[in-house]
Amino acid sequence: MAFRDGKSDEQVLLKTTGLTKAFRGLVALRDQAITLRAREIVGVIGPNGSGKSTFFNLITGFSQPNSGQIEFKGRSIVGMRTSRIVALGIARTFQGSRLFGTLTVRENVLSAAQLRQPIGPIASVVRGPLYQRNVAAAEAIATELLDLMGLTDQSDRLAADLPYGDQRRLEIARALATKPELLLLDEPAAGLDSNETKVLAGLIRTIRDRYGVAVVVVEHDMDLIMGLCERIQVLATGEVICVGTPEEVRNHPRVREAYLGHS
Ligand SMILES: Nc1ncnc2c1ncn2[C@@H]1O[C@H](COP(=O)(O)OP(=O)(O)OP(=O)(O)O)[C@@H](O)[C@H]1O
Repeated sequence: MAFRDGKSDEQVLLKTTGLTKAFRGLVALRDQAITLRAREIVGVIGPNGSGKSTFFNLITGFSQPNSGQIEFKGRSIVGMRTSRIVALGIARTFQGSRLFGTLTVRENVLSAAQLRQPIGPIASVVRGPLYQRNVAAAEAIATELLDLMGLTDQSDRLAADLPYGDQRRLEIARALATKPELLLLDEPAAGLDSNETKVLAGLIRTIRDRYGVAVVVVEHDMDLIMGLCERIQVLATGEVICVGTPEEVRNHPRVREAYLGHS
C-alpha cells in the first residue's frame, strides 16, 4: 500500500501563517506559523493550555481560525469541512479515545478505510464490480494495518474490550486507513508505560518510512519527542517561543523558563 505518488520529499505539505484563535477573549493560539515537508516527523510541545490541541483542531477543520492561513499541498483548507480535509490527506488521533467500542477491531479500521473507498447507497445495493473492488481494497488496507500495529490476533474483539495500549494503536490504524499524507497524533503516548512508548516510537518511524507520511506529534512525554522528532515547535500560552532540533530546544532559555519557571 503506497499513499504517496513519488513526488519530491522536499514538497511542502502543510504551511500555516499567522494562525490565531481566540475563545471569548482568551487567545488560545497567536500568530502561529509552521512549514512541514513530506516525510518529516515534527513535535509540538508546550505546557498545559498552550494551544497544542487548538492547533490540531484548526488544521482538521474542527474549529475555524479568527485569522491566518492554512495551506495543504498548496491550497487553502480554511473553512473546509473535516470530511473534505480527511479526503485531501490529513488524519488525526485524539487525546481521548474516539473508537467505536461496540464494533470489532477490524470493523473500526474498515469503517475508516471506507472513507477513502466510498461505497454509495446505490453501489451497496447493486454490488457491481466497483463495489467489489472498493470492498476488497478496504479489506486489504485493514489487514495490512492490523498486522503493522500488532493487532491481527485481536481483530474480532470488540474495540472496547481491548487493553488500553492496544486501543491507542488501533486509533492510529484507523487514522492511517484513510491513507493520509499527514498524520496528526495528539498525545499518543498518554497512559502508555515506557515499553509501550518505545514500541510506539518504532511504529511511528515505520509508518513514516513505509508510507511516506509526515507526522506531527503533540506530546508531554519528552523522551518520546526528543528521540523521535527531527524538529520541534514549542508553544507557551498560545505563542511559538522556539523552533529547532531536539538539542536546540532542550537548551533554549525560553523553553526552560516555560517548563521550569526559570532560565
Ligand atoms: N472550545 C474552547 N472554548 C474555550 N476555551 C478553549 C476551548 N478550547 C481550548 N480553549 C482554551 O484555549 C487554551 C489552549 O487550549 P488547548 O487545548 O489548545 O491547549 P493544549 O496545549 O492542547 O493543552 P493540554 O496539554 O492540556 O491538552 C486553554 O486555555 C483552553 O482552556
